[in-house]
Amino acid sequence: MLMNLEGKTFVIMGVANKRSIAWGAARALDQLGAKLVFTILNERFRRELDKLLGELEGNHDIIVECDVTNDEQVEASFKEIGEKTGGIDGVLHAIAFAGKDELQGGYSETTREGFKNALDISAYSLAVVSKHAKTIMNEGGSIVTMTYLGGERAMPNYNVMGVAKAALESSVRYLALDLGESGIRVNAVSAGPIRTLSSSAVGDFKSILKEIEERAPLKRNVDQLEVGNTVAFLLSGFSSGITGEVLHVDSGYHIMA
Ligand SMILES: CCCCCCc1ccc(Oc2ccc(Oc3cccc(O)n3)cc2)c(O)c1
Repeated sequence: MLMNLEGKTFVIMGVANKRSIAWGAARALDQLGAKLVFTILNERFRRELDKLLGELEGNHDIIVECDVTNDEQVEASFKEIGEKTGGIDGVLHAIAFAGKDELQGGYSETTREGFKNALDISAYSLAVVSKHAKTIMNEGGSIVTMTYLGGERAMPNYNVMGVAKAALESSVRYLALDLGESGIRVNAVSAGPIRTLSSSAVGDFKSILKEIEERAPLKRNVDQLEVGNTVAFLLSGFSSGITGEVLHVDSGYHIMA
């Protein structure tokens, strides 16, 4: 029998539109019967999400505004979610940002402000989200975040986002260590390149898609639903023995020289 997530509630942070990886995860989790709660950055994204929710089987009607650079908002949003759900079983953190100027050209040109902003939103936010999610997490809870190979190896143009992803992946290990005794697991999915609102901000993105098709073991790119299935696996009890891990869903590209 397939993973059954009926009776489970997950918070999905970071749906921008139908191309978002977070939306792929929402579709996968919805198909498995989970109850979903969404957080969005602001009202503009609420309208996008309202249009999409009709495509899902379940009635996912809790949408909370949460700007992860605002500590009070993170605390308030998880308090509100706890009150409205009675407790959650997991969180997908699919949030990152770096200035367009920092995502092309040389990394040595990165500004102090650009570095701080990228690390704040793309890496520190996982720690503050985990701190507040823990207070409403049911036994056996699971936190998943999204990363990319550019956090492990130097890839042209990815620049400060790669440094942020390195910090994010190390944060996954330290959060796994800290929250393990509370029965909460923390993992990352390292997805291959996928065309989303965000990928358009990374210089020379298109050539990477072509490189994967030509050289990756599976000779094809991955898609949002495929990545979403692995997110569902890590949020479910089927991954109960896995924590502090980075699972690559990238057609095998990362194994190559
Ligand atoms: C050279 C690497 C090419 C493959 C990049 C794959 C990828 C695509 C999208 C990723 O997510 C991002 C990328 C940039 C980003 O910053 C943005 C997004 C929109 C506008 C903007 O000004 N910055 C936020 C998330 C990401 O972390 C990784």
